[in-house]
Amino acid sequence: MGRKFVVGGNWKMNGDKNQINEIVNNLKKGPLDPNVEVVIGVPAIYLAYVKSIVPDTIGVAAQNCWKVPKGAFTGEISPAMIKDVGADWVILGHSERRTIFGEKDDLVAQKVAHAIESGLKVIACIGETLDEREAGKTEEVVFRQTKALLPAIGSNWDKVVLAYEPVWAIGTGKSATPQQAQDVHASLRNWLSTNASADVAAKVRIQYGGSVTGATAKELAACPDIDGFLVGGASLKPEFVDIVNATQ
Ligand SMILES: O=C[C@H](O)COP(=O)(O)O
Repeated sequence: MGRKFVVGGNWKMNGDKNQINEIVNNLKKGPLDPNVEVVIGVPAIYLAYVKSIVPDTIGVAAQNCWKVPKGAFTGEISPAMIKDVGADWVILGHSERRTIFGEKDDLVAQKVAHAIESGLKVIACIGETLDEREAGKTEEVVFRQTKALLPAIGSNWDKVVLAYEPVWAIGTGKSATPQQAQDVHASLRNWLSTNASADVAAKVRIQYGGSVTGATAKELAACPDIDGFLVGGASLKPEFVDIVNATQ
C-alpha cells in the first residue's frame, strides 16, 4: 500500500482570530484532495478555537510541547493539554525550536517519546544548516537527528511523520530543488531500513519543508520519496490549497 500524502501547515507565531477565520474558510472552500491528509499547526493559544471551527477531516497540531504531563513548568503546555482541547498532533524538533530555543537532539527525543505515549501523533523535524550542507555534512546531521529519535519512537512509527527541512530553505524563498530533497529523502529511507527496519523505511512518510509554494509543490510532490510537505509562510495563504492538491 502506498504512503498517504500528508501536508502540514505550520502557522508559526502568526494569525489572529480574523486571519484564522479567513484561513479556515479557505480550507473549507477547498476543494481539498480527499486522498491527502491535512494537518494545521496552530499557535497554542488558538488550538481550542481552531478545533471548534475546522472540519474534523483536518488535523490540528500544536507546534511544541513539554516532556511531562503537568507541573511547575511556567509557560509550557503538555501533550495531555493538547489532547484535552481536541488536537491530535504536535510538531516537534522544528529548526526554530532547535536554533532559537536551543533544543538539542536528546530533549527533542524526550518530547517525542512523551507525546507518543500521551496519544499524540508527531511531526518530527530534522534538517541541516547551510554551513553543514556546504561542509558536506547533510547526511551526517540528518542521520544523527533521526538516530536520537529511534528509542523515543520505538515501535510507534505509525504515529510519526518525519519532516526534512533544510534550515537554509526555511523562510528564505530558496527551496531545495526536487533533486536535492529527493536525494536526502532517499538516503534517509535507506538509513532507516538499516537502523530501524525495512518495514519502517517503506512505510514512514517523509515531508519536505522549506519555501514550498503553490508554484513549486507539484514538481517536488512528483519525487518518489517525498510524501508531503510541511509548509510555513504559504500555509497562511490561499495557495495552501494548491499545495495540498499538488499530487492531482
Ligand atoms: O515548518 C515549516 C517550515 O519551517 C517551512 O517554512 P517556510 O515554508 O516558510 O519556508
